[in-house]
Amino acid sequence: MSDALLEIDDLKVHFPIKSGLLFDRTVGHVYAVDGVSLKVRRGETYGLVGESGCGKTTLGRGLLRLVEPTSGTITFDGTDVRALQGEKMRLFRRRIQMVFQDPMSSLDPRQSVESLLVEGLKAHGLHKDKADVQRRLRSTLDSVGLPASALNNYPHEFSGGQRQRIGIARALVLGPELIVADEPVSALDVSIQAQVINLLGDLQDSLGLTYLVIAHDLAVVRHISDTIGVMYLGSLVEEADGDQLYERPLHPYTKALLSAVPIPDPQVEDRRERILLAGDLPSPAAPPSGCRFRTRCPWSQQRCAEERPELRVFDDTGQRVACHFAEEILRGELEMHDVRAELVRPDSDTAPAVGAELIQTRTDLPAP
Ligand SMILES: Nc1ncnc2c1ncn2[C@@H]1O[C@H](COP(=O)(O)OP(=O)(O)OP(=O)(O)O)[C@@H](O)[C@H]1O
Repeated sequence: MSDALLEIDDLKVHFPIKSGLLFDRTVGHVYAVDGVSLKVRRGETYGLVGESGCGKTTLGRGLLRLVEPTSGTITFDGTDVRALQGEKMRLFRRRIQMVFQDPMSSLDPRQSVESLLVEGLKAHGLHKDKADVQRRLRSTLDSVGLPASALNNYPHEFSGGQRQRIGIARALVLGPELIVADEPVSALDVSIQAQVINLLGDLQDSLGLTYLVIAHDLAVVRHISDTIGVMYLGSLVEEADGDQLYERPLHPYTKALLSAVPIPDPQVEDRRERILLAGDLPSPAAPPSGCRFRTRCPWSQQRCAEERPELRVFDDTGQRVACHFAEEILRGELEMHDVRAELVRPDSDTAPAVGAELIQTRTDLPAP
């Protein structure tokens, strides 16, 4: 039997762009998720990172079918999720729960904690036995470190960290196996972030949970992820065991993301090369041809515009990368070039990509 609890194969979520008086004409598509394949093993934490707008949230929503995927397969515990309907779909939804970024906007301020937690139970017909409901609510609150008295309070009466505990309790009350946590700590003070991350770790140990943690910040997923996937403009560009990704990032985009994460050792920090990545992603409605990252990549070559790189296994570490030139870049055989100079060549017949002028390759920068 596969050790994957969740397996996604070539998943695409494309949103139509409508025009016309009645918005009845499709004039294009937003390629929010454009062919992602990944596996989340039972009991592991899979961290999915990438800039805002790269499709992370859509991927999370797509696998729960909160948005309907355009194509591809989703297999959960051996079941084809896209074929589920009616009661089977309802039962599936109990097994995967989401934790959202901003607990204040995901929790209805007019509902008490009790009513927020019971809501999920009601949706699954688990609210009829009152004594059982009370037992469930109390033990769930206890597991997230909140007292039973919190049941009578309202979201605004709690701090940000406590509200996120309520958000986690809401997901847990249904006894899920997989939790999709979308930016679970990015709305919290840094001092509180560690507490919530530790809580997620403790819950994973005690309940045997599997996590898909979505974040824009590599620093957040670093300490909790067994596997990290890096997304760029709707695609997975690199995937590796947590430590491996930090020790040997292969994809230029991962290198750029890691440049923003400080290294605690000042000697390493001083010596390391930085790739500054600034500006916006190109529009997911008009992604560049070939490699999606090529318009911001200081190593891009002609082939990158012509051929979209597959996510391929790089070596026996299992690390996967979608870059034609990962080997050459690793061996230092490719010259870096200034992306701006490349894109504004007078004979260039393509417009510069949004934000492309902002990438610079620098080695002389102070630590952030
Ligand atoms: N319902 C929708 N209709 C049309 N476009 C959408 C829809 N939902 C998301 N998008 C677009 O899809 C792209 C990916 O969005 P998504 O929210 O998945 O990215 P993200 O990486 O999670 O970013 P963020 O961290 O800001 O949420 C964006 O360009 C977004 O505008």
